Amino acid sequence: QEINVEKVDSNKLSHKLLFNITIHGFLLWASMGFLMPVGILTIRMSNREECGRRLRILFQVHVISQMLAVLLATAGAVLSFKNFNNTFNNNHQRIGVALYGIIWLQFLIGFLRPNRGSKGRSVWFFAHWILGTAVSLMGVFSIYSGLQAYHEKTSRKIRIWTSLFTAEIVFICFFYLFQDKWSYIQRQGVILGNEIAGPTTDQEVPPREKQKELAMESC
Ligand code: HEM
Ligand code: HEM
Repeated sequence: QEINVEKVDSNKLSHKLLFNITIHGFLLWASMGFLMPVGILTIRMSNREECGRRLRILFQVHVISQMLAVLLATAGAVLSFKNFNNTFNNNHQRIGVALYGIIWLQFLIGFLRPNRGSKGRSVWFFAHWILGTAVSLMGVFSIYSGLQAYHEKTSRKIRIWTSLFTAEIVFICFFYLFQDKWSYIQRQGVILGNEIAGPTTDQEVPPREKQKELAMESC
């Protein structure tokens, strides 16, 4: 019977509900579809960084962007609890509620980190990395399913939004993979041991630079 009520309602969505759905969508897209992935890309830029000023800045950008992401997601959550039906009878709603909780957990875990070099740090990093990555992936899924729910409720076209979002995600994924390969790409033109990795043979790596690079990796 509840489903019938929803169907009847969906034919004449109130202005207010439509407005709230739109705000909900924008808040969560900005949060989990933009700030969160960008925050992850920034902290990943620090993977090869010396422990200096740049590292501190990248860390701060990570923390600030994730704080904003959690803030916007929380605003979107409050708005949806207040204005939507709270039946949690479809995947978008159920996964969405789980995500609201998990991002807060992840946020707290971020603050509870042991120092680098201490015993618990690896375990912490593993937990923070896997939860953060999973939350972001589920966020991407929720944005697609949210757009679908929007389409079902309003019968409006969503193709422009799904295309835009897909373009954004493709770009982010490319950058994510590129980060892992960047230093490898740079090294293609230099000689590693006896192996000739590039067409030119006269570009020896100065020993000091090589030492610096090794130091960076262990930092
Ligand atoms: C990571 C992103 C998102 C999360 C975590 C999320 C979460 C949720 C939750 C928990 C609900 C149920 C609220 C309640 O009944 O109290 C909901 C409903 C809804 N959301 Fe989202 N949402 C997200 C993105 C979006 C986007 C991008 C749109 C697009 C406009 C959207 C459209 C909707 C609609 C139309 C409903 C009502 C659905 C229904 O009654 O079946 N959501 N969302
Ligand atoms: C919901 C919010 C957050 C998400 C989704 C998130 C996600 C992530 C992810 C996925 C990584 C691993 C990146 C990689 O692949 O190398 C990471 C690293 C990190 N995060 Fe977060 N994070 C969040 C909040 C925080 C907060 C609040 C802090 C600190 C107060 C924090 C501190 C760190 C640090 C220090 C690292 C780097 C660890 C290392 O390389 O040793 N994060 N974060």
